[in-house]
Amino acid sequence: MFPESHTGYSYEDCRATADWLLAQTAVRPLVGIVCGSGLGGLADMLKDQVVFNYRDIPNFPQSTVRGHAGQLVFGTLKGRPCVCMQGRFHLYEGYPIQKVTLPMRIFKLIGVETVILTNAAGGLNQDFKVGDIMIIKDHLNMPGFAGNNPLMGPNDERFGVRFPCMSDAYDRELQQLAMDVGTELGYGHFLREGVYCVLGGPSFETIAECRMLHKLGADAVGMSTVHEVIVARHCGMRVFALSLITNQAVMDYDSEEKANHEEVLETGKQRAEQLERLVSTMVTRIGHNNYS
Ligand SMILES: O=P(O)(O)O[C@@H]1C[C@H](O)[C@@H](CO)O1
Ligand SMILES: Nc1nc2[nH]cnc2c(=O)[nH]1
Repeated sequence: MFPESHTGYSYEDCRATADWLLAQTAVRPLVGIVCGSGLGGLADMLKDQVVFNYRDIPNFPQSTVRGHAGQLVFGTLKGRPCVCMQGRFHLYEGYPIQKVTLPMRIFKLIGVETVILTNAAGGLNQDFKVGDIMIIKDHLNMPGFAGNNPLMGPNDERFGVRFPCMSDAYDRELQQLAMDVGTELGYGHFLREGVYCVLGGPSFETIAECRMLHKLGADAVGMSTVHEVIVARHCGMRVFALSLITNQAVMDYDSEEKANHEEVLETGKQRAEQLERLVSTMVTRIGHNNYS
């Protein structure tokens, strides 16, 4: 079985965490950002910060992975109120999937309307290069195929419907906005779009697995994001996600390449500035409520 599966937090637990946060800060964020491995610098862009260590937030899990600081940062990004997870949770850390995705429900209950998720991923598409930024247009949920979906268990209609649609998971207007902003900033040569595949990790893929995932239609492979997207969509938030291609997935038995977390963090450092500018410019142009 999966760790403590079906022991999700109740609506009241989530409400209590959200109310605790709202009582400590006057910031009322409309945009929630999740920083991927090595991409925590996004949170440093926020002005007038109110910072919470995950260990101090009721019900919150702890970050255990290098490159995930473990702080929830409230503030403004070019005048727009935002909240940023500087560090996320992964299945391989041993957390049940409902705990991995808990912050999405907290986002919803504090008033977030749009979620921007980032991750580090291995490139399967042979046209991709290390340092490319891939706008996620769709996903393959491998743990979901095995029955590990964050919505397993009783459904609370106060969050969303029993059977949420996922064919529109990634907001098309926001994908277009990212393309437009990226092009304006001169990032066109490293901006891509594609399908992200999530696996449980923590081991990186074998050569045969990479070949299989590529044949199945995945352009990039990683260990996060999809679970958060499912929960965010279930409770009606608008979602945009991108992958930084931090390494090329090894597809060839003659290759000497070996995936490793150091390379992942290093590529994050090298692209941090552009990624931050892309996301912050997008945030200034996102409309709310009527999705203008
Ligand atoms: O949180 P993300 O998806 O960015 O982290 C990726 C997947 C693993 O946690 C780690 C592997 O280097 O990076
Ligand atoms: N599963 C997986 N996750 C990653 N995160 C960053 N690079 C990779 C990769 O190659 N595979």
